[in-house]
Amino acid sequence: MAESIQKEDWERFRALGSVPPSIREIVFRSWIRSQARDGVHALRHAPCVAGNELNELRGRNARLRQAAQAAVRRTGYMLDDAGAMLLLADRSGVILDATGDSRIRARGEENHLHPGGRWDEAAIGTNAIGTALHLAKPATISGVEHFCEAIQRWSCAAAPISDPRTGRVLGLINISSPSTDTLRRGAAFSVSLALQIEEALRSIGLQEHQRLVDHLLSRGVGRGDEVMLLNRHGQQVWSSLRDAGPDARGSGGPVLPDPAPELDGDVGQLAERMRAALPDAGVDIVSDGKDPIGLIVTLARVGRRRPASDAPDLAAIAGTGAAMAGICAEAQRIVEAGVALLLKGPTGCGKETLARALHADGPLSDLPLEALDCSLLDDLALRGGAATDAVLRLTERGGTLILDEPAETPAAVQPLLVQSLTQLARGAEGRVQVISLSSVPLSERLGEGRLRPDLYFRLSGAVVHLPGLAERREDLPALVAHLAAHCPERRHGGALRFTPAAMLRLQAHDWPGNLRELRNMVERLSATSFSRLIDVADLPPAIAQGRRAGREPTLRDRERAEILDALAECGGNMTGTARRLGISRSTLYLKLEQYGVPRGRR
Ligand SMILES: Nc1ncnc2c1ncn2[C@@H]1O[C@H](COP(=O)(O)OP(=O)(O)OP(=O)(O)O)[C@@H](O)[C@H]1O
Repeated sequence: MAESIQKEDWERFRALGSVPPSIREIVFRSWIRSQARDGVHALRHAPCVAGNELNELRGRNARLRQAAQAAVRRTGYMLDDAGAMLLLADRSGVILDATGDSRIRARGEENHLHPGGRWDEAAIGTNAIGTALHLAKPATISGVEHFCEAIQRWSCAAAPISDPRTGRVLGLINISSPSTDTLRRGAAFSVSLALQIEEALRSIGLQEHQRLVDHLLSRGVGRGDEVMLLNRHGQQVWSSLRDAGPDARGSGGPVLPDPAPELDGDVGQLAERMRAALPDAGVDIVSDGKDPIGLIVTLARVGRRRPASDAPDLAAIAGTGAAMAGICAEAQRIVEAGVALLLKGPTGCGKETLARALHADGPLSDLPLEALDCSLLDDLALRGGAATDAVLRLTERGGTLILDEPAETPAAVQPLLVQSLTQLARGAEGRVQVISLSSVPLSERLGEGRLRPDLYFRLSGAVVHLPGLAERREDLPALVAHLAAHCPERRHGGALRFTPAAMLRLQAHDWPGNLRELRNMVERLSATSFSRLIDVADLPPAIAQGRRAGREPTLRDRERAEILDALAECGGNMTGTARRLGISRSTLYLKLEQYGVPRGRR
């Protein structure tokens, strides 16, 4: 990589403006830019920033310096006595750090090729630092290619460093030597160092992301909080506002400022911008030790949270598995016939969600839907309280009444509830559909004398059983995909994906909290995962280890975990898994059945 031109070429260009035919395009263009700056060609050295300004610049570029530290230290040691030096510059071309051969560094001092020296093209004409920054591309400038005569003894190779989060150039790495021989290797070397530094920046970003999420979780984020967690660039890490982001603009939600890459991760400035844009919001800086890394924005009174637009509709619920499709169709027929429907199933299995979807999709969808929690019903509630209002509204217009856990209705108010239901059945202007939700068998309560027969018979015109998640393990992939696709963070890095091994673990778990437990887990992973690909190690420990929460693993748990590991390692191949475990294929099938693990491919 010798110089493309000779000293006479430079002199002729300076004196006559004639362009040497062999000059490289990037050098020629840079000369034209440099020529426009009076007197640059005659400078003895680059200008220098004052000591306090250098300190300030180093502070502002702390992340860049931190990311470059390891690479610079290693390389500096290698360059000792190698006739070259390594320089780290910020995006304005000011050298922040220097390392390498001490004799070469001493020679560099003469031209201010040392920390504090300003090497942008405007300051000192064509040179690798300034030209690479101007082009935002790696550049080599050798000998007389430098526009300023006093620095024509140097050969330099520079490669810009970009922020992996925003793509903006943060600074640059440069290798300088008085010899042209070092330049070829220096060019490759500087590019590879810049890549290493970008990798280190990526990992710093990852750690900051994790710390931000940990901070939010330790602060305790209730579902009802309207908070946004932003990283140092103003990019959203997490938001409780399902519609935050571009779609929220102009839809009644808060107007969110755009991410601010131009602030280069300056959290203080970002906070000021947020406060100006959202004067009603609380803006708190989140720090990791002393280093500010992001913001928590608490949106005060931004209006009611819109009902989640991703609440599953009947088709979405039916689409999560063959059994669910049948259940939905049956429940739909019952509702269309106007028969009182009792939805039975364990806690969190989706009874209320299905009841609401049946209303929204049914013949009464234009009429009100009222939901009563029967465990909270008392005399007062049914004689003038909220429950009476609900019954009155339904009496006036008709609609759907959801009764949650009717078995929990206090004995004293059961007659009043029967009365209200009778009044509704007889007196309502329109049709009233009653849907009850129960996680305990109502017939048992009837048998125990804890539920009045007239109430029982009014509610259970037709009974539909909703299975718990443990009974529908084969539906898990579809359910997980549905939940992941509706997490608010999906816009920032895509929906979560699960490795086959992680999915097997999910399918082997018992899910005592059913869909609620699954939803919470997916939302938590979505908020905390940076890579968006979930493997076994990312799952909650009780699920990852294949044991039930809250107790020590038993022999069965360990056997189950071993089978799952073998299945994952063999990619679901049954013959391979059986061989690996040292059992016959039929024994493996039996054990899978026993542990409720769906069969993979043979
Ligand atoms: N089909 C579905 N797809 C995705 N998520 C669902 C589905 N059904 C329910 N969920 C989610 O699971 C959680 C529990 O649902 P829901 O309240 O309907 O269950 P439930 O059986 O009525 O619970 P409980 O008996 O404890 O009141 C909710 O967060 C809901 O969003």
